[in-house]
Amino acid sequence: MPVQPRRAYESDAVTETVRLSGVGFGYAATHRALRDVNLTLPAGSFHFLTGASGAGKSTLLKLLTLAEHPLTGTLHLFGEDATTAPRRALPAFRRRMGVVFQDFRLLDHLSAFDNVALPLRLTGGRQADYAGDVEEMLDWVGLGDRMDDRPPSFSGGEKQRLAIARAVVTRPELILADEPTGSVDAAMGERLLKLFQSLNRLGTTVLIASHDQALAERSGATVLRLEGGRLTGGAT
Ligand SMILES: Nc1ncnc2c1ncn2[C@@H]1O[C@H](COP(=O)(O)OP(=O)(O)OP(=O)(O)O)[C@@H](O)[C@H]1O
Repeated sequence: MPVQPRRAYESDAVTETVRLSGVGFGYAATHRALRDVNLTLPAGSFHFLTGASGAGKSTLLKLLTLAEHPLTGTLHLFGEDATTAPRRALPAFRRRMGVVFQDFRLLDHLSAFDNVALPLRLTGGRQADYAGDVEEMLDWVGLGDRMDDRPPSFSGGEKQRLAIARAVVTRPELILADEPTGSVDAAMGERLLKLFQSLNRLGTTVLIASHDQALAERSGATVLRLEGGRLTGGAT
């Protein structure tokens, strides 16, 4: 496995990467996308979040990435209350996560190399220091020969693999991935699962939202299930 996570939680004794207590959320006043969700992700754990389309998986990930704010309840990240944190504190939480978005969010005008390098560049890294990591991640997801190409020339599965490389290259403490194997074939799905498993073995906390119940069960991860915005199975 090419990358080593920072494992910052070991030094500051954070044992829970995520804790949701009584979390509710709705996009409209009359509709609740999440209801009374209680969930703890211990540091170094690996969970799959399953559930039918519309069950609330992406919404839960949006709360964890701080793109949305709970209407009720509290969210702790890395041992700190993110619900009451001031807006200016949010980027510091986000820098500790790697996120694979369902719609990839790649930058079309940048090469594959520069897309993956971007989060390292934004935190002040020098290309000479990170180029090897970027190339290794692109090799790992099978895009080592596409480094100079731009996302518009990629297939859906290739874009997905590029988005995964970008999410993990910073060695985040927490990886949140929304349907990260939704656009790849079964063999690549297994390979990407191995990547997440390898990162998890090195100490990274991983949460993957997926329709793929069979992949979730094969993964050896704890499988959580959302139904109509409620966690119905596997919650800790
Ligand atoms: N931006 C939005 N505005 C209004 N309602 C929304 C919005 N996003 C999601 N919803 C609604 O919230 C509920 C949960 O949606 P969510 O996208 O979290 O489900 P999901 O389990 O991720 O589904 P899928 O597997 O299809 O991606 C659904 O009823 C959905 O229609």
